[in-house]
Amino acid sequence: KGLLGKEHERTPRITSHFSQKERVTMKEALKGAIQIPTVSFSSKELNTTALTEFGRYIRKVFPTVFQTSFIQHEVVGEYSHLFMVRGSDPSLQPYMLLAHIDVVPAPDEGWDVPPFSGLERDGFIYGRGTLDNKNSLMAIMQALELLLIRNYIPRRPFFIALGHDEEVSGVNGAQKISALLQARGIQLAFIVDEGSFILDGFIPNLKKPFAMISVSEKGAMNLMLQVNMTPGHSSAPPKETSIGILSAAVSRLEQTPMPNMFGDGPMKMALQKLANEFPFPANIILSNLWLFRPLVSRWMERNDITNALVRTTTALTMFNAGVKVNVIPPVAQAIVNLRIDPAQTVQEVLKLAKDIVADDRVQFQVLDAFDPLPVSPSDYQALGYQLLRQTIHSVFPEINIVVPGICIGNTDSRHYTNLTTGIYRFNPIYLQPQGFRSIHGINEKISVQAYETQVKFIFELIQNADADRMPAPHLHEL
Ligand SMILES: CCCCCCCCCCCCCCCCCC(=O)N[C@@H](Cc1ccccc1)C(=O)O
Ligand SMILES: [Zn+2]
Ligand SMILES: [Zn+2]
Repeated sequence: KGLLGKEHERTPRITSHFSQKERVTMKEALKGAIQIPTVSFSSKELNTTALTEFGRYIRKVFPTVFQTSFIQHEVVGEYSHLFMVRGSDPSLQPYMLLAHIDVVPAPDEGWDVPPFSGLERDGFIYGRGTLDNKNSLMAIMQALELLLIRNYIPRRPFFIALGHDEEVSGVNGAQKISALLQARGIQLAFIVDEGSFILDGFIPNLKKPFAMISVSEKGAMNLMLQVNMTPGHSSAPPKETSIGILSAAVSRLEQTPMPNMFGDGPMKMALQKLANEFPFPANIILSNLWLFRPLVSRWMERNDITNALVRTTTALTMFNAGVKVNVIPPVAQAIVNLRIDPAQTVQEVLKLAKDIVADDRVQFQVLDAFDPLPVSPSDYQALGYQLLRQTIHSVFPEINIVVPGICIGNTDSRHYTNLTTGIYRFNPIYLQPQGFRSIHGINEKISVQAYETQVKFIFELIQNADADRMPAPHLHEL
């Protein structure tokens, strides 16, 4: 039986026009969210006071969402939030929108305004979380609030999952929500999460921005390398110390990149779709990857971001050794953070790392690891991908290229592979290389206009998901 007994009842489409008062309210709501320092320092050190306050805050700024009879809200893992919007046609498979509440730490140094001030300067709202990922969280909730105020009744059921510990693995938030939904027998048509953008200026010679929807994300491994030696007096040192042996080992890892895997995956499809946007001769080269694949794979290595799209990356992130200035150190330890290319596995990368180090005195311990995520479909039958593509074309009419890609970081969506094969990572925001560096960096900011457009995007996406038919292919893509 449908919602309120009105099975399959349709509410008319609502235009995404927001009044001046609504626009002010929505930007002020985002600023308020930024001002709550929901910082995850480590998996054991979260700002639980701020997380509790955030729960109160969303109740205050989105009252209609919390008061609507066909929306069920529950708190999961103490601080995460799950909303179930029942929808008027329960025969339709639900989908889910994801975002996270927590942010990485932000010391004041280097910021033009304090990172938790949410101050507006020159049309931009500054602060930790403005791109990662309170913008998405607030835009999803805001769009739903505005639709409900306009008496919109969604037809297709959907969930909103707001994790509280994404920045430290998502084990207590996303993972618990996923288990809960699985226990209830829920299967989802698709999921939309953070992880990619409308990319602008990332590829030399490509002047036009394009939207990249990430259909997979890299795996990861934190690998500890350790060398133990007999301690002694530094006045008569041995030829090699634990520090020297370990330094040489990690240096070999850094200097020996993992193999370039550019081949048949989503990145090849992305470059083929982008080919016509490049000037001669790049357009010809990219249209003929059967011939120029080696050339293109080397070209992708030329900057750090495109390099990360074609291989497993190796980052030396921690190094600890030594107890006193005149003691030969007994132990040296280093941690290497590897992001695993979708064409490889944890086991393959571990073997490669051991072969590169090639020194039995170095012990390896895998601290944590997971394989790359499966590639979600991006064909004409893939509902989630097509709805995103359709919504991108309507909200950003100037964007005529939408390509599938991979996410080089990790997101909460990786905890939901048990619920769907369609996981799409896309933030409807223009991102330039400088903006990319601000994520986890300094002066993270979003323009007021970009945030309003993000709200509009979700407002449209929810309505597009309620349409009768699959979205039609776009002219440029035929
Ligand atoms: C055809 C060429 C295209 C050029 C592409 C340029 C791509 C640039 C887009 C960059 C978007 C990156 C967004 C990353 C989101 C990652 C979120 C994040 O930071 N996750 C953490 C989470 C984590 C995971 C596991 C343990 C602890 C934390 C991460 O470290 O990955
Ligand atoms: Zn994030
Ligand atoms: Zn992050």
